Amino acid sequence: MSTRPSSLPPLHVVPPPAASPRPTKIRVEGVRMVFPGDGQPMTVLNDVHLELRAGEIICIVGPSGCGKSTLLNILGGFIRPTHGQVLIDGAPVQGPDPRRIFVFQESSVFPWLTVEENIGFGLERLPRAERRERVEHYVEIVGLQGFERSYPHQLSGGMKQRLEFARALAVQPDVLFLDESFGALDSITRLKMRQELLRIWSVEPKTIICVTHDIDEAVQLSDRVVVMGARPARVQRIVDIHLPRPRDLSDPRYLALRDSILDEIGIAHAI
Ligand SMILES: Nc1ncnc2c1ncn2[C@@H]1O[C@H](COP(=O)(O)OP(=O)(O)OP(=O)(O)O)[C@@H](O)[C@H]1O
Repeated sequence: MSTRPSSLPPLHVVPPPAASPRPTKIRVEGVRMVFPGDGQPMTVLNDVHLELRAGEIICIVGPSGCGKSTLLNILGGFIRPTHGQVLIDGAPVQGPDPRRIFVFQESSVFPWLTVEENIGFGLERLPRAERRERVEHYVEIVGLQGFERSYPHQLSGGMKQRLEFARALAVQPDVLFLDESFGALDSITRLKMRQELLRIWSVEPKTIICVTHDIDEAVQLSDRVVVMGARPARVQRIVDIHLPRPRDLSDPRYLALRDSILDEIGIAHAI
């Protein structure tokens, strides 16, 4: 089964972010996170400061267990930091908000609902006609035309992931959080999904914040890569990726940026 119907628009070439300075969307101010731990409290994040701009794609990378998902959950309002605060559009984050949506792995779609029912799930408050229109729009945005009445088990992994995106986008959030969202996909589908994400972003730009273990993915997707240090983590370095999109993965500048991030987190890239 094809994961990319030929009717999809081509991947747009988006100018590098330096061409258009963007306003601040999310400000992380001195965030510290201490979990109770087993007997002894565990400091996971310490004095994290960060400024994320509207409409940019940011990937957060760092050693396993350094607190990347914890930071994402704090940004999304699911966890309150022990100290410090997060401001979105200038207002402190007090909890989850439908304007800020997590995109999960493809396995989190509802298996008992069809594609269109999955996408329409969060839209009950809308009048019927508007809801149908919204569902149709996002079926088209993610290229699932012809599969509206299919159930998730009838879709490929990449299609299920696109359904997950459609479900998240249908509530029209302004921020998307991706926590290893492509982690369950095979490597070819993963590559395609990165292109899909960029295509969707070029049609409907959102502020996108991803946590990933995949440095290639981070460099391919991001306007900036945030490198976290070891636990208790703080921001170790922010790498600007001033490369035009779509990115040539064999471009020496791309490879140099990737290798410098690998160096930063202490992973040898030459074997
Ligand atoms: N709710 C919690 N209560 C106690 N400890 C927690 C909680 N959530 C996370 N931790 C701990 O915080 C640390 C950081 O976890 P987190 O999942 O944020 O790291 P990560 O960088 O995303 O890890 P990975 O790269 O392996 O996915 C881990 O040691 C984890 O066990």
